[in-house]
Amino acid sequence: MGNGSEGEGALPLFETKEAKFKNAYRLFAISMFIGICMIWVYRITHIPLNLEEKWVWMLLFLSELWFGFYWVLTQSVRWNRVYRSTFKDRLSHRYEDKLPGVDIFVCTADPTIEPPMMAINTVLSVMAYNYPTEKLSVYLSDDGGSDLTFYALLEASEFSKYWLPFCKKFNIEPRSPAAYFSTESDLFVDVEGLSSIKQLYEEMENRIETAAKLGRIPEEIRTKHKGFSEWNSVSSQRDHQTILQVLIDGRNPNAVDIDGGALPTLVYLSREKRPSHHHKFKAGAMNALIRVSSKISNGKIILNVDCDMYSNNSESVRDACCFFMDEQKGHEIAFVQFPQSFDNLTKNDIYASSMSIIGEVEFSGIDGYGGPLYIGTGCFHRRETLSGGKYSENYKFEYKENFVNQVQESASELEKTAKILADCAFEEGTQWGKEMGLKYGCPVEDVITGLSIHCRGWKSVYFNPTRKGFLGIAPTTLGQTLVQHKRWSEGDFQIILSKYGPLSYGVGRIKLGLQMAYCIYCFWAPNCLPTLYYSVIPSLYLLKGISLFPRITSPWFLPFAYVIITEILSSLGEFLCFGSTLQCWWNEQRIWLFKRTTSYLFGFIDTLLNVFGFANSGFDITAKLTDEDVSKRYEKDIMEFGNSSPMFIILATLAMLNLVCLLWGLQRMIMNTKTSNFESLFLQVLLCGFLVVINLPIYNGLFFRKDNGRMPTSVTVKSIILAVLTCFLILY
Ligand SMILES: O=c1ccn([C@@H]2O[C@H](COP(=O)(O)OP(=O)(O)O[C@H]3O[C@H](CO)[C@@H](O)[C@H](O)[C@H]3O)[C@@H](O)[C@H]2O)c(=O)[nH]1
Ligand SMILES: [Mn+2]
Repeated sequence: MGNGSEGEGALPLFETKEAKFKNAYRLFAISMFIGICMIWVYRITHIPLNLEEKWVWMLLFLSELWFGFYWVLTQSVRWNRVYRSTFKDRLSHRYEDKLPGVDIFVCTADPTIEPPMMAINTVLSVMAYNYPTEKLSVYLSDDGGSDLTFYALLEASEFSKYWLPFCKKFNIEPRSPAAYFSTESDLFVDVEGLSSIKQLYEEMENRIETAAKLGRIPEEIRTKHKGFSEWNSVSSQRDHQTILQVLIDGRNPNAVDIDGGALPTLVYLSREKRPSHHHKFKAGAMNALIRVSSKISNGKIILNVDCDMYSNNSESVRDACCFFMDEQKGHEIAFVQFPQSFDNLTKNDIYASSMSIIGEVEFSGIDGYGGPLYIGTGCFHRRETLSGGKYSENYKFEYKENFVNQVQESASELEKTAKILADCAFEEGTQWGKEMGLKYGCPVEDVITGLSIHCRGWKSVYFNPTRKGFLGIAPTTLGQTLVQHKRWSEGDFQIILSKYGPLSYGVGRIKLGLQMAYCIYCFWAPNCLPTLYYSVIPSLYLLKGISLFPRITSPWFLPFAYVIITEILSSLGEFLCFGSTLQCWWNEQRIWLFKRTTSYLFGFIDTLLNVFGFANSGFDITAKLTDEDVSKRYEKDIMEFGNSSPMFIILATLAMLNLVCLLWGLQRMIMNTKTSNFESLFLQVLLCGFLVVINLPIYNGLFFRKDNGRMPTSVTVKSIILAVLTCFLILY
């Protein structure tokens, strides 16, 4: 390809491939849908005469209507899957000297929940991207307003002078020092100078940990940088002025590493916090970053990562550029979302934290309709879109100009002028949080922001390379997992009810497939009702000896059997296809149930309370540290309970209820010795039996375990009383 071929006629910078066996899948989906319809027909044509049973029956029908409807929604993300790949050689051949500036935002919020060592490892990993250094600017947003975090970043800025040349010289991966040093040692064989860089890292870690233990920054360190003086006027984490410090000014010719190579710009920002102003959580932090960075580096592309999501692939920025700079399609793309992957997963993935089906199947399916969701981390945005820009054809040529940082002011001048943009008062009377930047008032600021971008006419792309772009930390206890999903289900459900509902605002603005796909997540919360119904009522009626499903010899049994068997096989098939195991699949089924009966229920109730003005939804930050005791159990895939949260009481009660119904119900059935009884109750025995088997870890936690992660005795007592009481009430 000669130089003349630049532009319209050139080979594309990325490629899109359709999933294999698409038509076979579609046939299968249609057959499944017929099965679901038959179940509905059965329900309508077999309504019992008895009034009580009629009610139970109709609610069962409603549950099945919902499940069927929800299943149809989930087809949108399987119907049209696509996979992307990039051509980075073409990119550098054509655009190496025209690559755009990239501003990278790392968010942290609390130095105890999110240790500063973790945050600076993320910072170092993104500083070390394989990308022209003078075009990279890294911003650490510290909502904890912590001098310890500032100190850690200062240390990182020094360490980067050794780390960046080391990474580039040996072309190592991953470029988070902590992650790199903990990889298998045979990778290190040829790397000279490894022990000395490791020693430098450990010394730095020591100094930071010492300061953390001490609870304050020692005087001799405080005198090293003017920035520390800012903390003289900080009264608390929730009450302080904006602190903005440019730790490395990339434009400064003296800001170089030990080999004389340029360093990326590195900025510490802690936006103003006042008790009188709501800080709007991460969305507030991101909006402050968007404004402050526009003054300092104004990169055309913004990468956003959580402080626990280090870069695992030094090519990701170039990958993202392949999408944005593609001559044919690049101008339509608002953001490039990488999957959320985790590096602390265990063998059997007991909390289903990998969310592998979302990452491997569903998001590729949404990509087919032009719109993976923005999920808050590992996402590259176009700056104009993120700040509120509408899609237009004009974006076609914007990356063709040469990049130069136009900013003239010195770093200290910038600190003064840009700082104002992060003050509380700045947003008053502006569109920030509404039509500009990330949206406020929703616990999933990311998803709602992404949706509004799609509604403004933009597309997004999902990029899932074999070497994962980013690795983060998944929750390591059942409680944390359930609370995280409560926040997500609540936030997603609020979107449906908000101005931006995919079923209201989205109509005509985004494709039907994309509307449906958004609904899958937005309707997580209401799933709690039919699931609770299905896991309680058929079992109680088994106990009573009343059949709610067709008998095994009836032709109506067939659609039930078909739907159950194929649903199990296809979901298992998806798991095995993506290299997962039977055990992981089984664990995911359990968590699927647990989330629906607890997280989604609480998310559902809180959303309703919110709508009627009784509550405000917050943002509980997910813990990134665990005690040794707890993490030992996590590594062994032993489920962690440990406290008597209302969620655990629900789980335990449901488990006990099903156990009682199964044993007592079977016993009553055997006493009755009517074979027809077993035939007509077969599906209820199966369902109840499934619920008992999937709840085995709960019984274990209630009755057999001795460690601190077991269920507290109070939960055991309460759940037994509740379950037995319900059974008695139903029977007598
Ligand atoms: O007031 C706040 C609260 C949180 N954060 C940061 O937000 C990020 C995500 O918080 P975390 O507690 O780790 O939540 P997760 O559930 O893991 O976050 C997922 O879901 C969130 C939306 O619910 C998205 O914002 C995140 O990007 C996405 O990773 C972290 O870097 C925090 O430091 C802030 O900057 N300010
Ligand atoms: Mn997180």
